[in-house]
This record gives sequence, structure tokens and C-alpha cells, in this order.
Amino acid sequence: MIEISHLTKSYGGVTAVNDVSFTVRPGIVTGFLGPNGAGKSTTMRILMGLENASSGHATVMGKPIQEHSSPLTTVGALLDARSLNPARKARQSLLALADTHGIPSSRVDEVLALTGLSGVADKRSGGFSLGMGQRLGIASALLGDPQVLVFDEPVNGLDPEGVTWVRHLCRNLASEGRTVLISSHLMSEMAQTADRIVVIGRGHVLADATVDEFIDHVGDEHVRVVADDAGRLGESLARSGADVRRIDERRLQIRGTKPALVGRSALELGVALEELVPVRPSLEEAYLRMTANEVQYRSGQGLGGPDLNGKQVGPPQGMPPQGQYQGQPQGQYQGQPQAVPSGAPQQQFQQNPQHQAQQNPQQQWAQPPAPQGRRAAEPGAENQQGEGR
Ligand SMILES: Nc1ncnc2c1ncn2[C@@H]1O[C@H](COP(=O)(O)OP(=O)(O)OP(=O)(O)O)[C@@H](O)[C@H]1O
Repeated sequence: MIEISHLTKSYGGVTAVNDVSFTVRPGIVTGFLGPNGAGKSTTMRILMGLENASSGHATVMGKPIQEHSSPLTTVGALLDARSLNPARKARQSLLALADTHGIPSSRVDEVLALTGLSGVADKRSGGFSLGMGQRLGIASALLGDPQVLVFDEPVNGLDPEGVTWVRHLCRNLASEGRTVLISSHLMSEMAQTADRIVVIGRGHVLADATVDEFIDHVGDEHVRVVADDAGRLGESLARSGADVRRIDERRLQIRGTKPALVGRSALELGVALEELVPVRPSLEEAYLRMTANEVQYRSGQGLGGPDLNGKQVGPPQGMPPQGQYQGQPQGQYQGQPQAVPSGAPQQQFQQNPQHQAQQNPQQQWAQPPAPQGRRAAEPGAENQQGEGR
């Protein structure tokens, strides 16, 4: 179990971590997500006793790491793969670590085999590729067979086979009842690896929930319809409380209702459907929606630019252009197909602050304070409308 309680860390004028609290439970994999500079590594470094907190606490199995008599057998961490002496051979580094922590040397060969490094065990780690260095860092984290694992960007530099291996490793460690905290920018990977996620932005916890809860609350789930009489269907659905946007003569986007209800309405109205598609966003899409305004380092213009993996992307789906906020009541029907500038998103979404309220003790949603110099949503403009997708 890891407990982070009201943790704050300031470096001069920079508050890297600001009153962060969350719990990482055993038996599941918890993903730690956030844009560059959000405060993930700082939190992990404080947890591992490599930095002191300005205030608050970070504990492993009930106490700070410094108070454990045998830290390496309590918690294993990969924080910086280059922290091992590059002049030493991989096996030598691990043997030295084992020796100073009272771990039998036979365990060194076990973790070398486990991480696929047996064949290069007698090579200097300074000559290792980034991926091999990551594997060696993971080997040192596993050396003490600890109950708690903390991995900061473990898949960084790994090839696809290595990424899959880390996923299986984390899932296996969790299935043995261990506590696993892992940070990554690879959202598709985190969607497959993590059971819960903690999202942090500019030092604040933005969400603490299961992956499904996160997508349900933050993602822009909707129903896409192509119908021969989209106008009549859209008006009827809006009258029953759905949020309907007419894309063109035949296409609708509908939020706030189920596909089956849309199909039933169409049947009752005698409207023929060509398409009825439930659109559920990915973890990456939901994450980009939540963190679009939390990105500290951004390339390109507006909300477009390289994503966290360096891929060129357009604006996050459903995000309005910055500074453009419009309230949008529920049950609204926008009957006229809208002229959409090319490249501009075409979508309406509602970011309901209630979604970010405490849902249950296990699930936390927070709206961080708007940073200085950035325009906050106007009072009464909580419902944001963007021309999207
Ligand atoms: N030693 C330091 N001195 C000054 N500022 C620091 C120091 N370490 C971190 N920071 C600042 O604290 C903030 C949080 O950094 P941190 O490395 O924790 O973010 P992160 O979420 O791990 O980012 P990334 O995904 O890029 O690794 C950043 O603004 C960073 O510049």
C-alpha cells in the first residue's frame, strides 16, 4: 500500500506538487498519468526518499521509506534507468546492490533471466541501449522481491515486445497481491495495463478512478446516427431530453441517451436508420480532454501539435478552442446543420462540474484552480461548447 497525503513540494518559485493525496492499493495496477512537468516524478522521488517534501507525507506499507529497515525488500523502484554505474557490468551492479541489502546472490541471476538480460549480464551497462537500461533498472527494482513496485516510465525506449513484457510483468505482480504504481505517457498501453488511474496536472490530482469510470465521466460518449429523416428524429430525441446535434441533412450526434432508445424512437417515428453507432472514447481521448488545459509544455498552435508520444495530432476531441466557452442547456436540439470551418472540431460537449465532485470514497474528481494568466470559465459557463471533431 502506498499513501500520498497532502503532499506539496516547491522548488523556489515552482510548486511541482500541490496538496496531492491518493492511495495505491495492493492487488491492482495503478497508472500515474499527467502531462510533462505535472509532478509525477517528483511525487515518486519523494515517495522513494530521494527528495524531501515541503509538506505532507508519502508512506509505503504505513511508514516513510526511510523508516523501513530493509527498503529494497519493501519497495522496488525504477526512477532513473541511468542511475546505475555505467562502468560496471550489469551483473556486478546487481551483485553489489544485493550484497549491501543482504539479498542472496542467486537472486541476481533470477532477475537477469526475468528481464531477458542473462545474455548481456557481463557487459558494461554504459553500453546498453535505452531499452536494455530500462530492463536493468526493472531488474534492480525486482531484486529484493518487494511487495511494492514503483515504475517511472518503464516502457520508455522499449520495443513492442518489451512493452508487452512490462504489461504482463505489472499484471502478474499485481495478481500476486503486490502494489504496483506505474507512470507512462503511452495511453493505449496504460488502458491495457492499469486497473485504476491517478491523473495529475500542474501538481494537482485531477482524477482518481478506475479506467472505465474515468472514460465514463470525462470521455465524450455519444451515439452517431445516419437517418433518412434526421430532422424529425433529432427533434423527437431532444424533446425527450437528449442532447442532439445535427451534423448535416442525414447525420446526428446524440448525447445523454442510449443507442437502444434512439433505435426505438426511430422505429416509432418510421424513420429509417442507416447507421446507429455507439461511440465510446479511448482512454487517450478522455485523458486529452481532461488535461488539455494542464499541459505545461506545448508545441504547435492552439490545442494541436505533437502529442505526448511525439505524434502530430489535431485538437483533442471535443475540446473547444481555448477561450471559447458557451453554456449549453441539456435537451437542446440544434436543428440546422452547421457550417463548420475545415479542420475545426465539430462537437458539443458538456463538462459538468458534478462529474468532478467526489463520487464515492474510491473515486475522486477535481477541478484544479485556473493558473494565473489563463482565462477561467465565466460564471454560468460551466457547460462548454466547442465546435469539434
Ligand atoms: N530539481 C528541480 N528543481 C526545480 N524544478 C524542478 C525540479 N524537479 C522538478 N522540477 C519542476 O517541477 C515540475 C514537475 O516536474 P516532474 O519531473 O515531477 O514532472 P513529471 O510529471 O514527472 O514530468 P515528465 O512527464 O516530463 O517526466 C516541473 O515544472 C519541473 O520543471
